[in-house]
Amino acid sequence: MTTVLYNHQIEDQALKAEKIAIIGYGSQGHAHALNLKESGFDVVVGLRKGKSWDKAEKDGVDVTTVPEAVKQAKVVMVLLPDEYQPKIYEEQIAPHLEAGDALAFAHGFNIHFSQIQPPDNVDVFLVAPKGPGHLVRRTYEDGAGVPALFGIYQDATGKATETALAYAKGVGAGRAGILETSFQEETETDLFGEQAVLCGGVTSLIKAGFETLTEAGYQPEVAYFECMHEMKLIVDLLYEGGLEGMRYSISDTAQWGDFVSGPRVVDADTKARMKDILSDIQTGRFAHGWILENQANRPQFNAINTRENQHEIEVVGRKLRELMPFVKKPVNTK
Ligand SMILES: NC(=O)C1=CN([C@@H]2O[C@H](COP(=O)(O)OP(=O)(O)OC[C@H]3O[C@@H](n4cnc5c(N)ncnc54)[C@H](OP(=O)(O)O)[C@@H]3O)[C@@H](O)[C@H]2O)C=CC1
Ligand SMILES: CC[C@](O)(C(C)=O)C(=O)O
Repeated sequence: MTTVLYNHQIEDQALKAEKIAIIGYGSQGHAHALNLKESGFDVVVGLRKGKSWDKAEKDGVDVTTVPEAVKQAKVVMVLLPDEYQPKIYEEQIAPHLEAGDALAFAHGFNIHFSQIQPPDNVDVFLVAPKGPGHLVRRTYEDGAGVPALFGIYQDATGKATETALAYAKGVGAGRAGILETSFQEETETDLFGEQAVLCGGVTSLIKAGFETLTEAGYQPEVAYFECMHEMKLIVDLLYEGGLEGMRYSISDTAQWGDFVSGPRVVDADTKARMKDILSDIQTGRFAHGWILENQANRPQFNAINTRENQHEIEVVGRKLRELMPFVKKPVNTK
């Protein structure tokens, strides 16, 4: 059985005596910086001037430029978008790393696919929360946490594991469970999960359900409530009690439909396509496409994003959510 670690098993005094630089203050960056600070760690945020800089200042954290933050810190956590990390690393981080420092990531993409090649004399580890950054922050504030994986790529000081675990505890993961992984396992499973299940899988399932109903002449509002709004309520039950817990709350009619119709939606062919997706990730084919897409200034990403935001489910959803003031405002509009 894999060992799952919790707060009481983790020593964090050594890391509390050092400075931690959080590079980036977006979804993960703001959560790591604020949670670590409130857990008693010494944090500085490294940024360029702009939206995130203003937000970090408003939140009361120390902010400076990326090179200055790296110079001040012993541990440098890179929470920039994956696609910009190699260039910023080369120009603003690498020149200021010293022997015995630690370079850290929340996702293994750039190390695993060799886009960043750190020097031998620094520790390299990852602490990857298994949840969106805004919920890493929200759960921490609620006294809970999001589980995290940690992995060591390079242990130059002999203390990389101790540092990574103390860091994971500081962001609140030790309340939920910390598991050891490798950069390869984290990168491949994370990419697979977000493509096939959590993001790509779920959004495609929701849209296909919505389109099936509206194309059959049902009202878009009814289709929205059925296929999008109720998804959160069902997923909450899955989060709390697994499949059995969710099935306890639904009707027996729904449960019978789940048993006989679910496997008609996700069948052996779907699983075969999931295996193709995993294979593209393992061989580097997906990474290659994403790196090239960014080098071309994202023509496909931008076109698809515009089209997705105009989908009828989005138009009707915006209207209906306005009528439900208790629904939390999306984090991008706060
Ligand atoms: N989103 C998530 O929940 C998860 C993300 N991760 C990983 O965490 C890392 C960060 O992702 P995420 O939090 O989504 O990133 P975001 O896009 O939310 O935030 C990126 C941050 O980087 C800053 N930034 C961008 N370019 C520069 C630059 N040239 N110089 C200085 N700062 C810059 C942005 O500031 P500005 O306002 O100036 O643009 C922003 O603060 C990635 O490795 C990702 O894979 C891992 C698990 C989950
Ligand atoms: C599911 C998407 C994710 O992997 C995450 C929030 O964990 C990401 O990279 O944003």
